[in-house]
Amino acid sequence: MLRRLTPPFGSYTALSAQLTGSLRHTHSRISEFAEEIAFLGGEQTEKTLLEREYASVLQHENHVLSRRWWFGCVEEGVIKWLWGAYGLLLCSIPVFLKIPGAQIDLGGRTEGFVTNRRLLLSSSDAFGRVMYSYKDLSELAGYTARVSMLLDTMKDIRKGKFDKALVSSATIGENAHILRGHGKVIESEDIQFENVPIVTPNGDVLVKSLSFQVQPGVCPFSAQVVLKINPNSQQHLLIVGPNGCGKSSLFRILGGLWPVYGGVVRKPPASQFILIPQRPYLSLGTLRDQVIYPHSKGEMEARGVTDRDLLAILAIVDMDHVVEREGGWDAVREWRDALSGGDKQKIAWARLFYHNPRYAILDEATSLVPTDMEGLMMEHATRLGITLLTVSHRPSLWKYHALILHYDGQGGYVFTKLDAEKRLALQEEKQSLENKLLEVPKMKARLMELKAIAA
Ligand SMILES: Nc1ncnc2c1ncn2[C@@H]1O[C@H](COP(=O)(O)OP(=O)(O)OP(=O)(O)O)[C@@H](O)[C@H]1O
Repeated sequence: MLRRLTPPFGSYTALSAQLTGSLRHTHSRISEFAEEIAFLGGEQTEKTLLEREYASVLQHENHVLSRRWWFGCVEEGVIKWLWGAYGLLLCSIPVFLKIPGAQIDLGGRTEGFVTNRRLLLSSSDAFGRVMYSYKDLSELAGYTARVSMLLDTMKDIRKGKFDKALVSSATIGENAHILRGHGKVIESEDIQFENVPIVTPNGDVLVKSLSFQVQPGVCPFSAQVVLKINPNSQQHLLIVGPNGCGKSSLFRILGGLWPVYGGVVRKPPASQFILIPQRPYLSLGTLRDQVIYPHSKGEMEARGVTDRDLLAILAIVDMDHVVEREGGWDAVREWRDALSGGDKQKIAWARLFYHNPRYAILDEATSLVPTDMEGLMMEHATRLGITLLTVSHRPSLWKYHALILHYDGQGGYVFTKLDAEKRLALQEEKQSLENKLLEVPKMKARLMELKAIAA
């Protein structure tokens, strides 16, 4: 009977594992791409996705628990109460029926035995429960302490309090002074940094005081025309410097991800920026969702954009064929596996053209696309009037920029106009001198050989 009444707990467990696995997967994607999501303003979209996954887990677990409860009742009834009642019936036989030859005090002794046994069992059960609940309570206290710490941190962030645990360079006098400071963030059309230190979350000061300014572009002409007429009319900024000097950190401050420890930052709201990182973020969802992220289909339609318009945008980056290849706009895949590195970058550029923001932050955003495609994308962005802030090691990108912010990697920097042709000529000369210098040891060795032969 019990076997017949037992719900399929095996398949429940399998489904439970599948649903929690999917929830964890969504969660880990968010942790992995937290920065990109924050930059794109995708919090709401990700929250909806996460809540959907969480709701399915919750619904399933509630269903399993309710089945478990009913099953528990039946199980308890069959195993405990049925046999208990049977035992009672057996015990009652000598009380209600006279057994021939039985001694009179046997009933009294049996009664005492049964009562004491029950009392002992009940008290040991009760003590056991107290012990278990202590263990459960201390486990719960561990979880609540973590949640409370998270809530406290969120409160501190809202208040603008960024206290750091003591770390390496934070102990140095001047750095400690910077870390105690608070900068100002003012909303503005331009991007302007006035004596702003760049500080990592570890408290390391990458640049003590950074100042530069970029104005938004207004460009109704084609990129070449603008560049010919006045290279500075479109103030694209190129940011260069050695690895780890703080190029991307500048964007984190711009996106409001890192606090401002000093000076004044003037910048438009985060909605005016789009970030294209080297590894663009592709969300869970349809192919359409990848291009319009973080918008939903409804928001896209409310903007008056159709799938045909999206196809035209994909054609700019030479990706229109992907719609047919993947089975239409509503195809759902794990897009980070379905698309190649270069394709992902092109989709991120298509996203930029769809949103058409005032500024775009390109962090090695063309590293995996061919140079001719890179040129097409830069020119189209310029035509749309998007001002670009580019981090790139590719000299082929220099010609699209009017300004340069050059970090020296020692905490210093130079912010100046960029003369791409002159810079390219200097670069070539430097390269040829370096090549010649590489030859020197070989030439010296050969000279020694020749001298030895002549002697
Ligand atoms: N979330 C973080 N927490 C602590 N330190 C960080 C964090 N992100 C970056 N850093 C540190 O900040 C420094 C600058 O990082 P950033 O990403 O700005 O370098 P970058 O100049 O863009 O380098 P690359 O050219 O290699 O991309 C690095 O030393 C890095 O370790």
